[in-house]
Amino acid sequence: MNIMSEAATERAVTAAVDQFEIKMRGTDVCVYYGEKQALFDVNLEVRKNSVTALIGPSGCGKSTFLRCLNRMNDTIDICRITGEITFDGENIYAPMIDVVELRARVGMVFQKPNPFPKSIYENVVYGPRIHGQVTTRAEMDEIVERSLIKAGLFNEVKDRLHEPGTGLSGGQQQRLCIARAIAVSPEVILMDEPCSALDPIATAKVEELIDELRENYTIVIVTHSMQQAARVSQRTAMFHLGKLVEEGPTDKMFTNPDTKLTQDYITGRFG
Ligand SMILES: Nc1ncnc2c1ncn2[C@@H]1O[C@H](COP(=O)(O)OP(=O)(O)OP(=O)(O)O)[C@@H](O)[C@H]1O
Repeated sequence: MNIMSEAATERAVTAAVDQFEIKMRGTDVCVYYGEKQALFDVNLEVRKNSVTALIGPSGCGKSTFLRCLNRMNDTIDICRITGEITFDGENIYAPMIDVVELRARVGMVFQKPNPFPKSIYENVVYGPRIHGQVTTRAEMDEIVERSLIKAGLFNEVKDRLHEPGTGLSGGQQQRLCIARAIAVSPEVILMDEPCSALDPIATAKVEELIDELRENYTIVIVTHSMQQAARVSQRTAMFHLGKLVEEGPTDKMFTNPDTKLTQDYITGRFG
């Protein structure tokens, strides 16, 4: 019996099973900004260790849905949500949920790279420190190095860890923000158009990184780029006017969507 091949088979089986494991699920999600309803009865599952792309024309509610997943909408006074969102089966809007802890488990990377006005090192270590995950200098050094390696940035910055994060290029700053998100060991990473402020080379690096991160994290990404959705995601969800039009495997969505609306959107007929 070949032990290696047995282990490899087991890994493949585990990966296949994980692909179908639901990490987060939105059920009948409605969101209102004051009187205005922005999402209508959205039912969407986010699968473990995969990248789910949220697509659709401007204003259709992609970012609103994304922000529901770690309760970022709580920070908007006029925003109200009904329905249910679960994380590993647990309702994240239940009264006993600690939102700070939730946001450590469901991290976020924004459209515009937004490093703190501190050193590269301090940017990465900030989260683990406030969450009490590190105390000694050695632990901090270790987490900074590990997070920067995972974000594909370590080699570029290892000699200037104590220089300001804001001094990096836009693409490097975005990877620093990804390192900062990773540092607190999240299970899910939400990305709201993470490449829209980046040039094509920096975009390619971040896309490559997203593909690598999928092995250890569950990723949900909002994107306006159909090419990006096709390149990085395994599942795609199409929104229009606050409703989920359809969702499914990305290759099917891009070759044989169920609705004409999706077909028209992905072929650039509107949006
Ligand atoms: N803070 C807010 N206050 C009031 N209305 C809002 C707020 N944020 C979003 N909206 C409204 O909710 C709707 C959905 O917006 P959202 O930003 O989720 O769409 P989107 O699909 O992400 O758009 P885009 O692609 O342009 O970023 C829009 O009509 C928008 O004007």
